[in-house]
Amino acid sequence: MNASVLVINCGSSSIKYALIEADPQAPRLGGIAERLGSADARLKGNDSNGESFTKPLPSADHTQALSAILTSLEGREPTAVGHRIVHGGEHFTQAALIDAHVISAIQATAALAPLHNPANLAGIAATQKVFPNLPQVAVFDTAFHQTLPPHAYRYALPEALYTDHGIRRYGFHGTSHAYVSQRAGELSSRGAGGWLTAHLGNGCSTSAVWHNQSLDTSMGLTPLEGLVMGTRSGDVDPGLHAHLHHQLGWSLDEIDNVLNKQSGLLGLSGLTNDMREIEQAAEQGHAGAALALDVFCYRIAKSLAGLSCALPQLDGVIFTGGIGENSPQVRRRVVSLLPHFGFALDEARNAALIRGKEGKLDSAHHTGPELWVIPTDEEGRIAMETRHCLEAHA
Ligand SMILES: Nc1ncnc2c1ncn2[C@@H]1O[C@H](COP(=O)(O)OP(=O)(O)O)[C@@H](O)[C@H]1O
Ligand SMILES: CC(=O)OP(=O)(O)O
Ligand SMILES: [Mg+2]
Repeated sequence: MNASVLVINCGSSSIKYALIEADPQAPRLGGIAERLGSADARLKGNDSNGESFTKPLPSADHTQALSAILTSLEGREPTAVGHRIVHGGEHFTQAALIDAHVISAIQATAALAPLHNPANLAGIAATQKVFPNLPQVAVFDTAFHQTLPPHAYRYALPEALYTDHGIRRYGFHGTSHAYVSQRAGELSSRGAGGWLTAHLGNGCSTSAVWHNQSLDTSMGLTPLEGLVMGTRSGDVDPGLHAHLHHQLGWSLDEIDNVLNKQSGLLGLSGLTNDMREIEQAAEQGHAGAALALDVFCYRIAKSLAGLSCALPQLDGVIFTGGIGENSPQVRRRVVSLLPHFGFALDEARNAALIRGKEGKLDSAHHTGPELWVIPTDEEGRIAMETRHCLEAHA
């Protein structure tokens, strides 16, 4: 299908967008409308010459931001819209054409992702207002992980919590894990074997992928489980909640807020959630930043080692996301914590593979499990799944 797809990733105060043509060589227009609802709301994007622009949109809401996005598309009309929807629960194993039934299924799942799904739904409503005649497709972060076996997705909790309330591990960042593992299968002589993927952005997660199927992943019921992230704690003792409540008198909302928004790199460093600033501060001797880096890298390595149990064979590890694609230090430290896996990281290659470059980190003639940096393309994957979904409904 020759559709040009407008990909929308709608958060509570921002809309990331990209206009993606079927021809992969065609330039992509894209950007972000951010700080929506505030006086300094603005649209930042790039035009078809790759030039960037910023347009103030004082106090704009999601609908006004979408209208501004539409006018920034240089007259190129999307023929479909693909939405990133974070939580699809067990309803969705693949992308779905949005209709009233799909919207109510996303609403039903919103309780499992209170930070993400309501914003995604607001994005669909605003998009329907601005583009009433375009088909809209929901592409779910969770769908790729619906192949997890029960021993990976069940928590050791009373069965009724699963059967009556859907409490299980779902996993997220599925479009990213799916894209980079498929790409590694294409690039590597090892093909689509057993790959461990590390998506390290603001949210971070790992996944074990066997022949393009996710067998386990680090995130769970919500995107809070697993690795240390920018502001999210990742795994903590489940007893922590009761402890904070009983000993410190914290409410559930306070606990939730601290674990989601004040923890992770920010909480450990006391400084920032941004890895570039953490690396700089650690270099200058900031003890909190150094500790944040130590914990961040250790927990990635520990997660990868754990997930390796899910794979019959390990063909390699793939780094992606803003940190995975740009931080030679994080990659080196993670690999150095996995000496028994037989990796061979080449320092010069590691230093060179930054800023969107794709390639292998291995030293020459290495025959063991491989190390890859593969820039993720969540938007491209969402556009592809949107096209496939529309073709299936044509
Ligand atoms: N050159 C760099 N070195 C280290 N970290 C970087 C670099 N560039 C970006 N990052 C980090 O990537 C993270 C953001 O990742 P990204 O995938 O863009 O986020 P999002 O999940 O919002 O899409 C931030 O912590 C940022 O500091
Ligand atoms: C699910 C999730 O963590 O998403 P993000 O990385 O966009 O925050
Ligand atoms: Mg991201």
